[in-house]
Amino acid sequence: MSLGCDENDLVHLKLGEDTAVIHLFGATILSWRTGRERSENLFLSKTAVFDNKKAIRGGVPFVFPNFGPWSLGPQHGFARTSMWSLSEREPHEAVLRLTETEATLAMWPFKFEIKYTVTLASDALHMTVDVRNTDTKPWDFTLLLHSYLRVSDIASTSIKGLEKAFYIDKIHGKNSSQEGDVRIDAAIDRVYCSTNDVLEVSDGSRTIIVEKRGLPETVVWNPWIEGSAKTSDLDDDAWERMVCVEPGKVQDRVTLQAKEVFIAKASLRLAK
Ligand SMILES: O=P(O)(O)OC[C@H]1O[C@@H](O)[C@H](O)[C@@H](O)[C@@H]1O
Repeated sequence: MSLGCDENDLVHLKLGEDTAVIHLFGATILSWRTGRERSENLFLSKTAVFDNKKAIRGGVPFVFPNFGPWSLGPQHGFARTSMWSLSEREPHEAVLRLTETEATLAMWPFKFEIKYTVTLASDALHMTVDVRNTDTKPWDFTLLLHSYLRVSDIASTSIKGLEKAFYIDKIHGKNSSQEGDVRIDAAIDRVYCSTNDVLEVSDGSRTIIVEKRGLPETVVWNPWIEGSAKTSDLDDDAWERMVCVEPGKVQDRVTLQAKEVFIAKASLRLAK
């Protein structure tokens, strides 16, 4: 993979013909390819910036300790713009670790440890999150796996499993309940609440099943034509080729007492 980033910052996973690539910056999963054709299932912007300062546009960035605008630090928190370390690895699995640094303590004065396990299985990618309060005082957070899924054409894309789910519409400010499958023909930025733990994202030729545990919300985002054009690190045609379906715990903040642990899991799986 030639992205213009330092190969030392990348972790390559392999299982049979399937591969995944993780960037230690932001614990961002850049690529997940499956099958003999080595088809890519994640969307990564061609204009993504790899300067280890700006969040990587695409793949699966790790959002913590805050989803959305944050009074204490950058939008979507610091985890996606922090350099994680590789604490364990096998050919098909990596455990990434993030703990407090001087920079994180300056904006969020708490000690923590996150272990993030990314595992390749046959036609599947599993992500397990273990967040630990290593401080002596409680703190709270929101968390999200900001998954950019590649689709062949947004016009033929649908998301199943959100029917009847209540959603917060961040663009129009009017909340509602989903009728039928989600189809996208304009900018969308919604937080679906208490969603099913199994969703299906189909582009007409391929279906990705999104499974989750302990992550009750699902954010659906596509910036559409204008949003893609005005976002400098997003390709102008990104809106046609991606949809973000993001499992998260974002509606109510999780409070962890000293020594407490929060565990959650999400998987992406190709439907047979
Ligand atoms: O441009 P960013 O900070 O990566 O955020 C992208 C989008 O991420 C989504 O999760 C949010 O719901 C959107 O509001 C936001 O625009």
